[in-house]
Amino acid sequence: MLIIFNPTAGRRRRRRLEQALAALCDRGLAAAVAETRHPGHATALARDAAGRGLRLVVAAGGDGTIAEVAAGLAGTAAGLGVLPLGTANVLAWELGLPAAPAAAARVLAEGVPTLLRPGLARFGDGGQRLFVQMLGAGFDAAVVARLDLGLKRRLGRGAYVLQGMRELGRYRFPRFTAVLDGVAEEVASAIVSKGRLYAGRHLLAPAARPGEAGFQVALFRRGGPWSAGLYGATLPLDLLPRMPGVVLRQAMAVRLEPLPGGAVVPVQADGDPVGTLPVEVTDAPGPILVLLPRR
Ligand SMILES: Nc1ncnc2c1ncn2[C@@H]1O[C@H](COP(=O)(O)OP(=O)(O)OP(=O)(O)O)[C@@H](O)[C@H]1O
Repeated sequence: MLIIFNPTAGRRRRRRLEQALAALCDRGLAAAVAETRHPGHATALARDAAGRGLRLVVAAGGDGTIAEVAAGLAGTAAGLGVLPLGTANVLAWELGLPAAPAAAARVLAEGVPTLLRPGLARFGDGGQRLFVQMLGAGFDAAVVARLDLGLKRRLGRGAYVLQGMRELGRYRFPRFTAVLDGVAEEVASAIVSKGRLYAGRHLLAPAARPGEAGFQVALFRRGGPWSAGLYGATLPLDLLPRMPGVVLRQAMAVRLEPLPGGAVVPVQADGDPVGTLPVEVTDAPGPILVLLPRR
């Protein structure tokens, strides 16, 4: 097994990696570790490992690292393991993956391979990005785009809250068009979800399933700092899906595009800034197998 470790992800990550390695060693399992040196490196490392015939490639980091490793494993026979070392770790919450190093190592040793169907975003400039949990356009992407890495290291998830409050006074909430399976609607923000959870373990898309085809999409009809502030406040209470102006729809194919002459709208995927509209979102061509705890 190869563990691909993002040294920038999460707090206290290196010590937790060492604890997981020790737990694997106790079980008689040897693991090589490769550290990422730049964004996108995890994809190249994972693809190379799968090409060498490794059966299990482990993403040790947050959702962005998992997505990058998954992109490298897509279309190969190698399975995906996760050591959750990120800041928000939404996919780990979604899939019930333990954060404690020894428990996470146990899943790598005896977990059950389970289908994961990532989403694929295709941008207007030809760029692509695979995502495992969600893709957001609008306010949340603006928060992510301007989040300082040092702040994230110091405050963890609190950095998103702080940056969110800063953006309330700054972001202009340009409207854009969301086309869901051919049906268009004008919105202020949209989150295309593969999983139920968002920003940690908060409920956003109750009908989304990471192992199934398609998405549940949260459309935010209302923009502006008051609505966005209210939505942010109701998220930890799991009330966001029921708030006025929030509409949930199922879709297999999503296109998000700026209004003619409209302002630039940022896009985030799995908590990383990934580009701007327009973007087309579908399921990635093939599923991958991820190791989950035995029930
Ligand atoms: N050596 C590196 N230097 C700078 N950036 C890196 C490096 N290695 C990976 N990255 C980038 O860091 C991004 C963020 O990492 P990751 O998502 O794993 O952590 P996180 O943001 O703290 O966790 P979460 O997404 O769960 O909140 C990755 O998407 C990846 O592109």
